[in-house]
Amino acid sequence: MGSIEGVEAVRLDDVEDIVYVAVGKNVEKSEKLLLWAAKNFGTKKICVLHVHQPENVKSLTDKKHLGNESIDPAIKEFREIERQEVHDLLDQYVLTLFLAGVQANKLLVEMDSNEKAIKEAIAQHKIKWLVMGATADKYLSGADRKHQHERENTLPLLFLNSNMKAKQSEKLRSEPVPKALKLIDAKDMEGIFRSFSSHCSVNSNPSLNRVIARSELTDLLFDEEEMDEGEEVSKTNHRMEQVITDGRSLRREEFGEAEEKLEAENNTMKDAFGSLCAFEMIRRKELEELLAKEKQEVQKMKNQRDELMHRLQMVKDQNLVLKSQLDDSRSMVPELEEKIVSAVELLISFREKRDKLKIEHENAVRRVKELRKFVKADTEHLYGTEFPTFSFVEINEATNEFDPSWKIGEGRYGSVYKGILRNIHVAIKMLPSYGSQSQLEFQRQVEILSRVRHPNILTLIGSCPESRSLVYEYLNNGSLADHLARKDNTPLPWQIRISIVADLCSALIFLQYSEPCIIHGNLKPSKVILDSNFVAKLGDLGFSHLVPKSEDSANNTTICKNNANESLVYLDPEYLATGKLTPESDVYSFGIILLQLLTCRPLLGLVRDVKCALEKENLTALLDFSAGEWPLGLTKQLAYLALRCCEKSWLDLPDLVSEIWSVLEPIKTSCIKMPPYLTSKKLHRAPSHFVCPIFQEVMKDPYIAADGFTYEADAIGGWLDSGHNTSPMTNLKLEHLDLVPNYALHNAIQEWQQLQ
Ligand SMILES: Nc1ncnc2c1ncn2[C@@H]1O[C@H](COP(=O)(O)OP(=O)(O)OP(=O)(O)O)[C@@H](O)[C@H]1O
Repeated sequence: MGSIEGVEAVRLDDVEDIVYVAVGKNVEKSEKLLLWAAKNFGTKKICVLHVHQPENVKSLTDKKHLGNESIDPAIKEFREIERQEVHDLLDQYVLTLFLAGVQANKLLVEMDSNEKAIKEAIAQHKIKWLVMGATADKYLSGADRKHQHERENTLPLLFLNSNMKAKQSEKLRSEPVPKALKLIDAKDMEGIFRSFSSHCSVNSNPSLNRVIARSELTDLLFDEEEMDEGEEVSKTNHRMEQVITDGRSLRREEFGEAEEKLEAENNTMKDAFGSLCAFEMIRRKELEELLAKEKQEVQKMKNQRDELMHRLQMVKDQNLVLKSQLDDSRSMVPELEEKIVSAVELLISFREKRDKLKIEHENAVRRVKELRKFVKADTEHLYGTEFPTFSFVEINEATNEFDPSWKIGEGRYGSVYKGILRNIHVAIKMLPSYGSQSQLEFQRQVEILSRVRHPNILTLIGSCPESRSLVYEYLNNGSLADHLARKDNTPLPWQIRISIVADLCSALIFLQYSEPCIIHGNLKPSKVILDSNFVAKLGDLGFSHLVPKSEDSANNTTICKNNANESLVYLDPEYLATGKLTPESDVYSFGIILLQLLTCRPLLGLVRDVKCALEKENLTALLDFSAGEWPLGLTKQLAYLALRCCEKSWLDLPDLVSEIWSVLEPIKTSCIKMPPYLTSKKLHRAPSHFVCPIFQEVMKDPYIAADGFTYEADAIGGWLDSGHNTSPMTNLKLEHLDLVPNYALHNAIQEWQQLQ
């Protein structure tokens, strides 16, 4: 029974390179043997061969009647442990060889006989080289025990090689085999083991068998000749002893040297090991540092990865949001496409409209340009012509040398004459002397005033700088002051009064909204002149520019003497207090005139009286019923407006357009449409186109001039005969001077006169 384990299958060409070294459990001795083998067979591989022969195995194998299965498991386990210990021991030997720089392996043979084990190992592994140590002699006879110590220190006992070429190997040649040793080959070994086997069969005592086997083996090793068994044994033993003794003495020296060398090598190796350790420590430190760096890098990369993962998550979230938005957008696409289509259609239509408007705009611009050119030419023609100035001789002639009977008014700023100037009826106002104002300044102001044209403003026809007089169109119905004073004893009906107030309001709005704003500053009934149709025209504008303040003050004194209270009542108290004229000053005067038209009462205390009447709901007590049956609601409304015009605080003043004109204008319109409201023939208006623009009288013999206007034949004839080639109405040059009778108008006037 037995087993061989521990080596791999050996190739035939390898067996020559492997040296098997039989070792025991004595570590010190075995290592010496191994190192010796390593030294002497350095080029070969070494296989550590050990025969494991546990006692318990032997006892167990004696009990052949017992099967393996009945072996106590504890013993089995013990054997395993024992086997493991042997393996550990062999590993230690292998490590020793490895440290000595020799490639090594192990071969464990578990068997109850050393010899048998070696024999089987040789056969099985085709061992060519075998080194056995002195331990093999421990089984020698007692006679030899005196040499035991010597033998124990003796190293290799046996070399085995069947290859003669190998015997000639370099190693062996360099280190010749000691005399004590013998080279034997496999054939020799066969003989040895045969003999060994026969001895085994003779004596069953294992110890003795070993001794015999060992002796036999030794004999065979050292003598090849055939001998008788008895002699042979003793001779062989003797010779063996001799050889061993010689060999051991020889080896003692060699191994002494080897030990020294080994010691030196050991020291060298220790130093190398020390430096290797130091190197390894440094390397380990470096590796640790490297590892720490790597760890940092890894941590950094982990952080980056986490960051990237976080970003990735964000991007994924955004992606989801965007996807949902995209889906929403996609769902909106058709709707938007429809909208785009309709928008495009709308755009096309707008473009068409735009192109159309562009064309219209261009046409309009062209037309405006043409009109501007025309207006410019017209204006140039109108104003380019010198504003008519009359000589004093002409004024003198026109007024029949200032005939007192032709004087129609006398005021603070001079007298007013009616006259005929260049065959036109005119009113000539003679202003006081120039004083501090120059003639040039007077002319400039007059020219400015002459450009103010409005249906309810008296037209300034020309001036006479020499006599410092102004020439106005003449209106034949006198002033509002004349009517309020009932100079002709015919009271104005309430409708005409409202119409006059509306005309006056219209004129004030025009002046206030002119650029620059024009302030009358002297508004009172005597400045409101009525034409034949009772259309009111405001006269005498801009007196503040024409009359120097010094003269104004001087004349104020005069007025105060003559007609102080009456004149001052129309003036704005603010103006009287500060001497500063404002548009509100005219509004105040307008309010007083309105109250006067409603009541026809003395001016002093009029405002207070009307206020009281309104408070007492007794306005009718103050109304002038000579004007007819006032519509009370309207009258009350007008009275309130008039009082607001007279308020001291400007903030309370009513707005001329939105608050006064908006009330008066519709009433005026309705009054005109009313059936003849004038009972008096005298007040019955003739249609305005029946009246000659020059004579301001109903025409008897109407003629049409080149300007398209119809004039009384004598009036236009006299105009043209006096050298004029311009229109009396437009002041434009007449295309021709021919006159055509207006028969239709003539017949109409006659019919109207018959009805009167
Ligand atoms: N263009 C005119 N046509 C007809 N009559 C006129 C004309 N201008 C003035 N009058 C008459 O002459 C009168 C006197 O006018 P004037 O402006 O001088 O009077 P006034 O108001 O008293 O003067 P003042 O402002 O200098 O005090 C008027 O009341 C009016 O009857």
